[in-house]
Amino acid sequence: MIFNSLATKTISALRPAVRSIHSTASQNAKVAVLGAAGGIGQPLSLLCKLSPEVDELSCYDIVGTPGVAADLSHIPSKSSTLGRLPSPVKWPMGPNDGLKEALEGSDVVVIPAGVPRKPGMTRDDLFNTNASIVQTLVEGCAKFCPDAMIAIISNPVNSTVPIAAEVLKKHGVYNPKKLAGVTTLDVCRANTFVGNHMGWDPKDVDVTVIGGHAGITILPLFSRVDGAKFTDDELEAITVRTQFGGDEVVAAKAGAGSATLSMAYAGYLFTENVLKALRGEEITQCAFVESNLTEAQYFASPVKFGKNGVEEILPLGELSAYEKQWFDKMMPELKKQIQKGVDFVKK
Ligand SMILES: NC(=O)c1ccc[n+]([C@@H]2O[C@H](COP(=O)([O-])OP(=O)(O)OC[C@H]3O[C@@H](n4cnc5c(N)ncnc54)[C@H](O)[C@@H]3O)[C@@H](O)[C@H]2O)c1
Ligand SMILES: O=C(O)C[C@H](O)C(=O)O
Repeated sequence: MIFNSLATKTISALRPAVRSIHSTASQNAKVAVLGAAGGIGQPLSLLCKLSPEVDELSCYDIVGTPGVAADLSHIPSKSSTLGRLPSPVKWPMGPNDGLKEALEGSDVVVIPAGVPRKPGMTRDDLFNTNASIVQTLVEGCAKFCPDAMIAIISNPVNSTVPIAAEVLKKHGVYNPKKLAGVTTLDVCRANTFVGNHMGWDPKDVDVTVIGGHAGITILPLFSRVDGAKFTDDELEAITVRTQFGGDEVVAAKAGAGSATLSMAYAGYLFTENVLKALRGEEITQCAFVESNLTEAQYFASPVKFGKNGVEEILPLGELSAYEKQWFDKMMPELKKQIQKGVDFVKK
């Protein structure tokens, strides 16, 4: 009892600032984390294990998941924990019971599998390795949990989300309401930086961040933050810092990878919000989804989630003149990265 109430208190403290309208009865919710033994995967799995929204937690990786799952299973929260590795029989040549068992019955599949950046690399430099990892895992989703909401963390998100969509299309199970790239870390960073700048508690800030998830394709709309004040130089600095926040962590880690702890937190916020939405709450959060708001086929913006996943992509509204400049710079880059993902599967 004491431990359970501690876990509940911990989770309450972690709750995101989201616009939540109402809640309905709970259901049995299964979350699968693919890449669960990694730098993001382990703390993300821990946070999911603590979440009152999760009933079954499934940890899948090519290494280490029996240990991760055994460790997590001793935490006295309500969810059960499963750890699975690929079977010795190579996918897709034969059955892959590990991935099948990890995925079957999943409501949400979160994918942080893949290599992270080292200093000097762009996210696009990860494409050659991570594209096929995401392709293989999403093939598993198409086969074993075609109705699950798939949340892609693996970089480059601007290309891995289109890859996932094309794989699902090939299997005849693509549902744009059930696929999203996780851009929540950009929102977390923007909230933190504005909070620090204004002397506000960052958890009371909710910055809209649009575009994609790489450098100048990340566009925080600070003009919409009520009461926030910046000189032109300050606005430029905080915008660029949000766009290149990932590089700041990569440089500080000096070859040991990229953001893991803040990303695990962001991935947990996103996942818990999706679970609440699937249960009937109306949740609005930014996500990179198939979209007709702009010329880009996929675009991050505030999205209303509900019982069916993505229920509505909210209108973009007016950008400030400063934001419009960044938007115009972003579009060719974003469209190129999206096309690269589409072509990878199509060719
Ligand atoms: N979307 C974002 O905001 C965001 C933020 C941070 C990191 N990332 C990305 O997340 C990814 C993971 O980062 P990390 O720091 O956790 O890396 P990591 O190397 O610590 O962990 C990756 C894990 O993926 C596993 N993996 C590799 N191939 C796999 C496969 N075929 N099936 C299942 N698991 C597999 C590895 O065994 C490893 O445990 C990177 O691509 C990174 O760029 C995205
Ligand atoms: O910067 C990276 O490579 C990881 C991630 O996309 C981030 O924004 O921290």
